[in-house]
Formats: sequence, C-alpha cells, structure tokens
Amino acid sequence: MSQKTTLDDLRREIDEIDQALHDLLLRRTEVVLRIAGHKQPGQPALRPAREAAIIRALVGRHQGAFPVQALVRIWREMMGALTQVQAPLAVAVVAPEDQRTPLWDLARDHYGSATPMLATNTPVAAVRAVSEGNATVAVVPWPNEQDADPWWRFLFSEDAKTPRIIARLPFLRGVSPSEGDALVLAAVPLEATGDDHTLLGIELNQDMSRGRLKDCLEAAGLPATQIRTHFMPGNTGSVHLVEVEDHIPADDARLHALAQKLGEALVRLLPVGVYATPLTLRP
Ligand SMILES: O=C(O)C(=O)C[C@]1(C(=O)O)C=C[C@@H](O)C=C1
Repeated sequence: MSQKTTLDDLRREIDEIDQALHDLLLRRTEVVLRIAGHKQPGQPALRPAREAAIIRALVGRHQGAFPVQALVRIWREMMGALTQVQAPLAVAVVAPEDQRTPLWDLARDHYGSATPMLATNTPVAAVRAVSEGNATVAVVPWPNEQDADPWWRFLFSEDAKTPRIIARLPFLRGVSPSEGDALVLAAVPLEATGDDHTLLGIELNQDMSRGRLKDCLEAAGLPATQIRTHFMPGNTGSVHLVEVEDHIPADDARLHALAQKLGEALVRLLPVGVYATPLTLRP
C-alpha cells in the first residue's frame, strides 16, 4: 500500500470521527433542550455545581496525548453555549478602563466565545449588574486584604435575589503562572458537588480580633482557610468573609454552634457562596 493511500485512509477516518462528534454534539443539544423543558419557570438555566461535576468526571477519566486544558476548554465552550440555548447569558467582568485583564480571559474561557461580556470598573458595579438583571453572572477578583470598601459585604442578605458566589476561576489550575484568581457570582441556588468550599458572611456589632474569630470558628467545627475582615467606620461593628473547606448549607448545625459561640456580638451569619474546589494540574 502506498503512503498516499494510507494518508488518505487516515484522513477519511478523521472525517468519520468528526461527523460522529458532530452528531453527538447535536444529540447533546437536543437532550439539553429536553432538560430545559423540565425546569420550572424562574428556575435558572445555569447549574454551576452540575457543570463542575461534569468537568471533574471528564478530567478523572482522561488519558492519552490530548492536553487536559484543551479538553476542559472544549467542554466549557459547549456548556456556555448550551446554557445560552436555554436562556440569555451575559457576563459582567471587572476590567477597569476596558483593559483585557487576566479576569477577562478567565471569564471568556469559562463562559465561551459566544457569550456576551460587559466590562465594569469595579467589583461592586459587576455585582450590581447581576442584581439589576443586566448580567447573569459577575466575575470579580478574589478579595484582597486591603479593600477599603469590600464588595462582598453587599452579599450579606437573606433575600433570594441577592447574588451568591457560585464558582472560583480558573477551575483547572496550574496551566499558566499568570492565570489570575476570580470568584463568580450569580443569583442561583447554592448546590454541592461533593468537594466544595463555602464562604460564610459574618456581621458583628463590634470589632473582633481575627484570633478570637478563628477560635470561635474552630470550636464550632468550622476551621477557616481564609478570612477577610472589614471594620465599619467609627467602631460600629465588623464584617467578615470566611472560607471553609466544606459544603455548609444554611441549616447546618455548625452554624448554630457558631452563633452560640459568638453570642451577643452576632448580627448576621449566613453562607454567601459555595464553589466547587478547583482542580490542579500535576506538573
Ligand atoms: O443539566 C442541566 O441542567 C443543563 O442545563 C445542561 C448543562 C450541560 O450542558 O450539561 C448546561 C448548563 C448547565 O449549567 C448545566 C449543564
């Protein structure tokens, strides 16, 4: 058999594979439309926990030479598009002065090339875009210690329409040294994937040292992996964003235990977000 025939045969095989992949994509789209038909009116199309579980399962079974980051990118592109076939999807991204920061690329990679994106100057503006219905999700930087007016304190509300933290990006880490670190917010119910981090909002009527707060958290069975603190002006109280490595629903007994430990100082305590623990690529 000549080399030409072999190459032609292999390319014919590629053509067959591409058609099979395309057929499966069309079939997947039909199934997603049927899923959409089962969703109650007002129920969001976006299911971040389901998306994370799908990607985790695929990365877990992946093998061979195809790069895992390309695999994740393909599925992210597909799920972004298949969210949009169910309902409008728009992403507000913190990109001051329209600069294409790492956050912009994180948002684009996660929600796909067909998803409209709008740049905002501040995290507060991005979160507002979601609460006012101008965007479905907001992509904001992981909060830093120095924030004079942190955006996350606007999440401390029981109102079901308040945006919640629903993801941390990138979901696949270790791909690039300058990959950035972002949180995603949306007004959707918080769901567990089996490997999650919860962000708790704690409002106190007094200043409390981080050491004391950590002790209370630990005693309640909620050891913190990160804490961000903002003291209200004029000694009027403090707000704390606490990350815990677990899924903590609003009725979790550990929250009751923490409320008891904080006693009179406590004004408000609630989960303000849950995100699927990101995957890290082994070098
Ligand atoms: O499972 C769903 O609810 C879907 O809408 C399907 C699907 C998918 O493409 O697999 C799409 C969007 C959701 O965010 C999660 C998953």
